[in-house]
Amino acid sequence: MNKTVPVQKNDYIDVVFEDLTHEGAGVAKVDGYPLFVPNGLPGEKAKIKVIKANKGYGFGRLIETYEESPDRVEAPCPIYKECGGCQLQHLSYDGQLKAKEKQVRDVLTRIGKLENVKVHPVLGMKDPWRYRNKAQVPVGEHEGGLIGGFYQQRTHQIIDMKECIIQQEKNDEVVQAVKEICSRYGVRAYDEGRNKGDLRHIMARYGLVTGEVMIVLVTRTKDLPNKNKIVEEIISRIQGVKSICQNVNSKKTNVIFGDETKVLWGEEVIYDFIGDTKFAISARSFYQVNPEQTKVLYEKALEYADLSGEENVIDAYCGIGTISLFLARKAKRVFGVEIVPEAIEDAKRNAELNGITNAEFAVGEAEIVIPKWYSEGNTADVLVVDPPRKGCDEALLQTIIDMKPKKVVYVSCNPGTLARDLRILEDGGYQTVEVQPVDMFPMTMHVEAVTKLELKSNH
Ligand SMILES: C[S@@+](CC[C@H](N)C(=O)[O-])C[C@H]1O[C@@H](n2cnc3c(N)ncnc32)[C@H](O)[C@@H]1O
Repeated sequence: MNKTVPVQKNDYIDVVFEDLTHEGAGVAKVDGYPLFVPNGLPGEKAKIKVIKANKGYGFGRLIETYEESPDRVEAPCPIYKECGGCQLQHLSYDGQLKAKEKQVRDVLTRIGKLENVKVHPVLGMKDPWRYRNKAQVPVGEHEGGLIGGFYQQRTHQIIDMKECIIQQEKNDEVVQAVKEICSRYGVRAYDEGRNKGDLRHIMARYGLVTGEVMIVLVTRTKDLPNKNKIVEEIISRIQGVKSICQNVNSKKTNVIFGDETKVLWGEEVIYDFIGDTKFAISARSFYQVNPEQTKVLYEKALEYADLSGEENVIDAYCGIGTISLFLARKAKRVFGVEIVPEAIEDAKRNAELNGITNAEFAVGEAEIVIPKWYSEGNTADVLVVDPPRKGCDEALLQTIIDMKPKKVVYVSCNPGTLARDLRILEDGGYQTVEVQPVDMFPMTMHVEAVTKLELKSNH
């Protein structure tokens, strides 16, 4: 046996799980050597089989649980194990919230080297099911008909799915109907290997407050057999449809959307409300997937910004201007920056829709536009960032450090990159005051958090 690796492939060993990985697997240690085991929960004693023993860590399969965690529950979804979209259905909701809080604390200490930061308990949902307002399902074929649902874990095999219990029921209805209608009109599923076929993905988005539905058919080419008949049948069969779009993605890629989107029927946007603010959302724009918790998240961001009405605010990574418009009601001026041009068109329209005249929006990369503003003499009193999972670009962080806004509010969907960026901002003169995780993605390991930073008085 290798000296540094205390286990070998195919060993059966007894372990106690100590933790969860960021993918939701149980972590057990043998002489300090970590083994990652799907379905294991902290505190559980179990027999596992080692299935891979790398140099620094290994993987195992759960064989038998001797002592179950009091937080273990039966996963209600019948396809939970094959799907992989959720990772935590076997953990009670309370257990999920605690695990997420621990994840945030751990990375802030380990990656951010931030001791003693105030991390509040995660703000969870009363009912953590059926919350997603957007479904994006890959399309395949089985016995001559279209199927659609999810890729079986670690494969390119599409498994058909009738319902997803974290989706709004409307989205399930839309996906089922579109699959059936397209099948009947001879639409073929995209065949990745041979680069043939028509339909790659079905996207359904549902406005929770307005009940409006957008459907996007992502196709390999501009052609879609019986397009008009398909559209007619969708409109007559599904209530609430306000927009049907076609997006063309001819590339061999696992990125869902291509660059070209056209409206096949109806409007180019649907509308929804968060609180009292109305939003127009187009096919390619980012819009938070859990509208109920989005309100909680934005209200916390607004509270941390602590505006008096006199401040100039920059909202970096602003999407369709959601946070910007929440802030604009309490600020002097808000400047939003976002890379997707359609999202900025939506943001401008959204400002107008809500009668907000003190918000301006610019298309571009935050790490280019904001340094340019700064070099032209424009600064902010409060700066909000809400970057994608990879976190903020270093050039943007450096500009924040140079610009010295009194407060920074960091909205993050990835605690790891949040911790990395907080360290840079701390070294540049900011103090991390408090962190509020908000559960935007129940049943999954994803964690969202809002962080308040203040400029230290000696900077
Ligand atoms: C997590 S979303 C947040 C959007 C918005 N704040 C919200 O809550 O709806 C991140 C946004 O950043 C945009 N984005 C990604 N990279 C960017 C960059 N380098 N500069 C500006 N925006 C970017 C994405 O298109 C997306 O809209």
